[in-house]
Amino acid sequence: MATVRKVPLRRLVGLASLRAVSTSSVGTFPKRVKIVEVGPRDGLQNEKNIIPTPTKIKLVDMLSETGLPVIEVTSFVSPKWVPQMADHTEVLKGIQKFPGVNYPVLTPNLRAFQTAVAAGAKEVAVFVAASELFTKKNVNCSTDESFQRCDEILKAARVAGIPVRGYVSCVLGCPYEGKISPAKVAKVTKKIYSMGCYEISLGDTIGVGTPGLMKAMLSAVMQEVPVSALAVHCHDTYGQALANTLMALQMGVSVVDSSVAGLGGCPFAQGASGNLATEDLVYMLAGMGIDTGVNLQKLLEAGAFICQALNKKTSSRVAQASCKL
Ligand SMILES: CC(C)(COP(=O)([O-])OP(=O)([O-])OC[C@H]1O[C@@H](n2cnc3c(N)ncnc32)[C@H](O)[C@@H]1OP(=O)([O-])[O-])[C@@H](O)C(=O)NCCC(=O)NCCSC(=O)C[C@@](C)(O)CC(=O)[O-]
Repeated sequence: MATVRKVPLRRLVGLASLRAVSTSSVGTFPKRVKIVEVGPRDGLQNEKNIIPTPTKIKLVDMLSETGLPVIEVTSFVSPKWVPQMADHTEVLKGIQKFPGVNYPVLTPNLRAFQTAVAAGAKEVAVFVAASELFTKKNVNCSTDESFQRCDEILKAARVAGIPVRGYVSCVLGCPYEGKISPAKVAKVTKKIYSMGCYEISLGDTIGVGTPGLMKAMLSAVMQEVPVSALAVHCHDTYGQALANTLMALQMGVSVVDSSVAGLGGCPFAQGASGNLATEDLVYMLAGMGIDTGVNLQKLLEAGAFICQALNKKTSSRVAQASCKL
């Protein structure tokens, strides 16, 4: 296992430069960014070998120690479709619930919502895509049917007083349809927002976007949905995730999804690699003087733990560098 040496954040990011680059001198960046950690769900769903439930629980507990405000714990999808998430109930019940931390879970249909609530979920996430073909591969139905499923969940959630987050996938490209127009993303995002999701995460599911595409897409979406209700969710297939996220921050987005150690990928999106690594995001934001409330050292330890458990190398550049320091 790569040992995580205790290197103070002050040394890692160089606090002097942090102070010199104030938010006012770099543009319209938000003062505080909310990070939504998706590692235990998006990060692990694509792993081929079944990970023991206690390992998943320990990962969430270690992430809870870092100060992350939101940790997406698991998904209540069909075990036939995603066997890795079959222990969703045990994981959700087994984790420590830290005060002030939200633990949403992914729910594809009403049955999933009901099972999740019975298991103690206090927040759920629904997902649609800006691509008809991806929707068919991912949830085996048309876009209209997937909206219908979301609507059923949103109605039940309203009655139960459960907040619902929404995802829109393929916002910068689709593995099956190729280019996706910003207008189409805006239309889908507006629809799911008006159905009642309090926040919409815009997913570059296969990590093909560039900052230029991100700017064009967000410009269209922001005409329809307030930027305060938007998040970005960038995969790093082409090494653009951090740059794309920076563009989104500059445009006023202040909620970012990321995954510890850069784990992740969608089993139904060919060629998709992991998410933006949370360690790299925290490092960048700390260096810009933007507050996240996350302890980088503890995050590195959580990343080292899960990489050892999976017997794989971290995709976080910050984690790789901090081991060499
Ligand atoms: C939506 C379904 C369930 C439809 O699956 P289906 O096969 O079309 O559904 P069905 O209604 O015909 O049911 C088939 C079987 O599944 C059962 N079933 C039905 N519902 C459930 C349930 N909730 N939990 C457990 N079992 C369920 C149902 O009871 C039945 O069992 P059988 O009669 O064959 O024994 C399936 O397609 C599915 O689970 N898909 C999820 C796929 C998935 O997890 N994809 C990855 C998500 S990541 C993502 O989308 C992108 C994101 C969010 O990360 C952001 C980004 O990066 O862009």
